[in-house]
Amino acid sequence: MAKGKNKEKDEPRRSNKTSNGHSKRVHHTKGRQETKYSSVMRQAKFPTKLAMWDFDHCDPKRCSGKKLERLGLIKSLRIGQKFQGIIVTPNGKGVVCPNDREIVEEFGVAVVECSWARLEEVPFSKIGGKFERLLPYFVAANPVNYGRPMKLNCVEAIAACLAIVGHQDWALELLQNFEWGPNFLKINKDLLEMYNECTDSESVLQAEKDFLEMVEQERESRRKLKSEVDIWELGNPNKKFDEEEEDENESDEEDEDEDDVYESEEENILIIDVPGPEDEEYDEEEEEELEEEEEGEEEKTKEEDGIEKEED
Ligand SMILES: C[S@@+](CC[C@H](N)C(=O)[O-])C[C@H]1O[C@@H](n2cnc3c(N)ncnc32)[C@H](O)[C@@H]1O
Repeated sequence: MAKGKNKEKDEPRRSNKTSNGHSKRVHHTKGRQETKYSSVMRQAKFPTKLAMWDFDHCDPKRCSGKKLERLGLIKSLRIGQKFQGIIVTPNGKGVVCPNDREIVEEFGVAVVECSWARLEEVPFSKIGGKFERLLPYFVAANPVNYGRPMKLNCVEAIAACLAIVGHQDWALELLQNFEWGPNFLKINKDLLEMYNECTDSESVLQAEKDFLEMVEQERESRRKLKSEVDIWELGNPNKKFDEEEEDENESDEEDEDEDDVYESEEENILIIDVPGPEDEEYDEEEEEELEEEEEGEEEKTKEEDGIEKEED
C-alpha cells in the first residue's frame, strides 16, 4: 500500500482472493481496513491491461513500476511468461505507432522493470512476446532522468505508448499518480502531435528523423547567430589587445584592477573589466558583461582623453 497516498475510492467488497487466486493481504491502518483487493479493483477499472516483468533492480521507493503495482494498476509477469499486447522494451525492433491501437486496446501494454545500467542481466529471450517495440524520441520528465531523451521510466514508457496510439486520456490517468507525471505529456506535446499523425512504424521513424534534423538545424543556426553577435559585441579584437598591452605597461593603474572591478571616483559608477580570452574565468556567454565592458571602455577613453587634454 502506498504510504498515505492511497487515493482509492471506497470500493464494493468482493471475494478475498486476487486474480491470481492468492489471498488478499489485509492491513489495518488507523482503524481503516485497507486491502490489496482495492488495487485489484483499480486494475480492473483501468481501460486496458498493464503488465511488467520486474527484476527488482530498483529502489522500490523510486520505482514507478512498483508504485503502479502498489496502486493495483499493473500486474507482474513471471520470467518465461509471454505477453500478448504491445511490449515496450529496449529489445524492441519496430517503434510504437498509431496502428498499434487495436492491440493496445485488446491486449494491453507491458514493460520491463529493470535498471538501465543492468540491461545485460535481463533474459530478454525468456520474456516478451510477438509485439516488442521501441519508443520513438521522447524526453523524460521523471526526477531521475529529467530532460534526458529516450530514458523513460516504466510509467512514462506505458504512457508514451498509450498516447501514441491515441489514448492521451489513458496516459494522463496513469501519469496523474505521479506528481511530476502530467508534465511528461506537456514537455512532449509537439512530438506526440507529430506521432499521432503517423500510421505505421516507418512513418513514426520518418517523423522522428525529420524532427531531430529540424532540431539540429535550429541548434546550428542559433550557434551561428550567437558567434556573429559575439564578434560584433567584442568590437575590434586587435584594438582591444593593443589597449590591454598598453595597460599592462602602466603598472600603477594595474593594481587597481586586481579584482576586475573598481570604482570610478569621478562618476562614482562601477566599471567592470570583462575578462579576455587569456583570463581563466572568461565566459563567452556572458553577453551582459561584454556590453558593460564596451560602455566601460568608452568611459575610460573619455576619462583618458580628458586627462591628456589637461596635461597638454
Ligand atoms: C529500464 S526501466 C527503468 C525503470 C525505472 N526504474 C522506473 O522507476 O520506472 C524502463 C523501462 O521502460 C521501457 N522503456 C523506457 N524507455 C524506452 C524506450 N525508449 N524504448 C523502449 N522501451 C522503453 C522499457 O520497458 C524499460 O525497460
